[in-house]
Amino acid sequence: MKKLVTAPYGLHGSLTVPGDKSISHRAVMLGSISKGKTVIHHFLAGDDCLSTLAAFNAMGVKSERDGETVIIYGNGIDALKEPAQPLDMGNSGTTTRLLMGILAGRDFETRLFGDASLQKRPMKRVSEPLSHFLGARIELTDNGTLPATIYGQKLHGTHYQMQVASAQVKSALIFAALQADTPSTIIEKLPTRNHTEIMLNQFGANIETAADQKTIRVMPKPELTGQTVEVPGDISSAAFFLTAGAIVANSRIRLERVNLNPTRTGIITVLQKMGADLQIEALPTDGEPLGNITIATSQLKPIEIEAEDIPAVIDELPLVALLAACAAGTSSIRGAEELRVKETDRIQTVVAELRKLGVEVEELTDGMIIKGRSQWAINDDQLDSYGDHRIGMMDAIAALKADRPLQLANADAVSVSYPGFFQDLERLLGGDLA
Ligand SMILES: O=C(O)C1=C[C@@H](OP(=O)(O)O)[C@@H](O)[C@H](O)C1
Ligand SMILES: C=C(OP(=O)(O)O)C(=O)O
Repeated sequence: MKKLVTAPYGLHGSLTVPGDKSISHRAVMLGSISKGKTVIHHFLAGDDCLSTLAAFNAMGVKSERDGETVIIYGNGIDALKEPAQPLDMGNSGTTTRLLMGILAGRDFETRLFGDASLQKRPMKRVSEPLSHFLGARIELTDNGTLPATIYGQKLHGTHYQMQVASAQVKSALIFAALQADTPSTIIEKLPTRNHTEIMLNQFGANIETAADQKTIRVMPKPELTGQTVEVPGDISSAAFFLTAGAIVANSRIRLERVNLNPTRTGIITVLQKMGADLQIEALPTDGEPLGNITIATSQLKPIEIEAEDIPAVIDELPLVALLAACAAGTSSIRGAEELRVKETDRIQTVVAELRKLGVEVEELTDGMIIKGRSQWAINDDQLDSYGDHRIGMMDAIAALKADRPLQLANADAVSVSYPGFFQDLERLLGGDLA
């Protein structure tokens, strides 16, 4: 049980948030299937990305890690070897789903398993299109979950219209399409994060995205060469402090070198629409867009979030609910049924935690309706992450506004995406005015 603190004097100071989780995963994967040396700076050494690194090590890829710097010695995709043991995906949906796309076209068999939460998450969304459209062979449990066995096959190019708005499914399809005999076209339901496409092109592939931002053309069998990757700060981690800065009285925080890829900046759009006091300073970069964001205590207006808004803010929706709980009026989140299949059912867990804080919130099948107010009447001091990193960190930010210290069960879960979260929070609580 971790004691959560309040913030009567606000939060102040500057912070460089950890490296982006999605980009760190992809840097390890691309380094491992390319030829030559890949150097990754500001790698996120969270549990999920370490699961990805360990999986490739088990397939014969040599790497070295010194804190946030990782060097991968790649020998190309054909040099991956059958692992001696089943691969442990830990808590990471991204590792599992993207690996399925890579392994579908290898000439060996692999078994994947995960922790109790991951073994409940849906995997047919990846195995079915890979099997029916590209010729893969993947076995799941009768419930469509892990453990999975992937029997590597010769793959064929395809034209596939996606049924779910998911960057993980899209990326798995792209990885399989790279190994096919002819080009493929993948059409997204809604545009989702495009880190796979951007990074693959940096490593030498030919992936074209049409002007609609949804139609992706993949040319197979590229020569991929190792690169240097500067991982920008994770906007999904910055979002906890953007929220804290907006809702906690007397705060002013600057988050430095945050990734501003437009497929990820939904939380900034939300904060702007809610009337937050926020400034962005774009920074020069050779890679993904990046900048410093400053936020100060704000009077927030309510917001309505709909299906097409969701992909760019998917992992920040617990925080959008928290912002809404502090806004002057009623907010709604709809079209967010994907939240039900994350590390926890995040509609259920967010509703449960907000109700403990005394927030009036109605659960919908695809989202929630939240009545905001300036002061909550807390009715349960025991918050719980339920083993979900993003719920635990949302709880810690919410607790800053409480009238007394609260408790958090299963606080360790934060190490999945932000191992230094509580230390960074402490720094901002004791920080000088930025
Ligand atoms: O591709 C990625 O790196 C991710 C995609 C999203 O999942 P979905 O593809 O399931 O929406 C997101 O929720 C996850 O945290 C990371
Ligand atoms: C959903 C998440 O990750 P993953 O799907 O990789 O487990 C997340 O980080 O919020």
